[in-house]
Amino acid sequence: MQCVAPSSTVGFKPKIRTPSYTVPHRLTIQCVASPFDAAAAAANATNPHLSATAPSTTNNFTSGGIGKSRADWQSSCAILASKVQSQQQDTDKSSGADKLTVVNGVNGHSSLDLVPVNKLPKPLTIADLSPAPAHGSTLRVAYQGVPGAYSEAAAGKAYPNCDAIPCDQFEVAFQAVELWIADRAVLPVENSLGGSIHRNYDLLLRHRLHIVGEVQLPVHHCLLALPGVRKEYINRVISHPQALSQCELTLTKLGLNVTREAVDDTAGAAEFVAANNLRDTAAIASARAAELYGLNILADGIQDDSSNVTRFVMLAREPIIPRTDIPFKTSIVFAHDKGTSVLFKVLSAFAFRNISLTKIESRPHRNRPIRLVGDENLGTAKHFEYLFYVDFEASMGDVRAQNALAEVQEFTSFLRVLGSYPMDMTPWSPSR
Ligand SMILES: O=C(O)C(=O)C[C@]1(C(=O)O)C=C[C@@H](O)C=C1
Repeated sequence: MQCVAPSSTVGFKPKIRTPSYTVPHRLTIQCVASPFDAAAAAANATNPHLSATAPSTTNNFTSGGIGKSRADWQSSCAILASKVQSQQQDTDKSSGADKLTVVNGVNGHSSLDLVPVNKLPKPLTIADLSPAPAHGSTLRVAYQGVPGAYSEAAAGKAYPNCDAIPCDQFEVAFQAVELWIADRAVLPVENSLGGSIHRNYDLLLRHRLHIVGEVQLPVHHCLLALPGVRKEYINRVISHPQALSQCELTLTKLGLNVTREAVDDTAGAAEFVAANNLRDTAAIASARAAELYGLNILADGIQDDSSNVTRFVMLAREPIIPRTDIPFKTSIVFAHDKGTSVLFKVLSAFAFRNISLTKIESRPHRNRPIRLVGDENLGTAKHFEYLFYVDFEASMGDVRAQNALAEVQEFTSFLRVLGSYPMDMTPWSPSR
């Protein structure tokens, strides 16, 4: 968390409270950043940060347990390390192609092309295909933040019995899935008050994960402080920037025209207040965060709108098979390098087929080239003025959607289907 200890804490003897909960360490870039570095993977296997214990939980899903034990992690890292080794062997093989090797008495450059028998790849067996025993069958879902974050709640809503894995950045959550440490990542993409979370749209484009689900989560914010601290003592409120903006008016109404500071996630703000015994600082976070970090709720339901909802998408390495028997949504991103007039044509492709759009978002992309690789695998760098993100209410299994996209492809120079997934049809219930 990028939160600097405030000057007001100088002089306080930091009394570390014992949280009601064993907070697991978050996955960091260092834990997952180096997939091709066997040494790093081996080092991770002994990293004490990876030996988080499974916390007790009040939710119906296992929160925060990064695989639950050191054994899980060691097996994850061993898998990574073995992948690295086999990749290394492949590289050795190809880079050594023009080295003279004498194998079984025969020159390596002979037409027989022999390699040492002990280096030949072993055929896969059934045992190679079975899942690593320590992982079990529980779905592992990576989210940004610490336990008590709304992203963790979204993971629990989407996959009620999952193991939620806290990560210190979104980038890490993406990488955790890409490296098979997690099965899904949770990404907040828009909020009913704050609108789109643009940075996360950029991440969707940069990575190759597929949207496989969505969750609309009513977000109910609380103002949290240490026990015994009254509203009048507060001279600073900290939280995730989205949460701060969602509570802007209410904070003013509460007379809290005090410094506001942005941190990485709401629950991380609560944890920071508790861990540093900050008696002059309040955090905006969930009631669950209050419980986990031993804070009091000074004010409940402080979001400016009772219908405050954040939409999260679930990401996976593989797309799901689109169905047509239940309501599906499809998300696409497209661009055209010759101006924005394409937008009208694209929208008409959906309108003529009676396909409703649930979202349209433009993102400036001026002077930022995207490398387009065509079928012939020749890359061309093109500069787009805008990227357009569109969600529409149809499955890719639906002929209307397929025809609409075939038409869209004709108008655009870049088109990617981010995912086709079941719509969250949970009946609406206000968060206050
Ligand atoms: O900080 C958290 O608790 C999050 O899960 C992040 C996040 C967001 O990025 O919008 C999620 C839901 C709320 O809108 C506020 C913050």
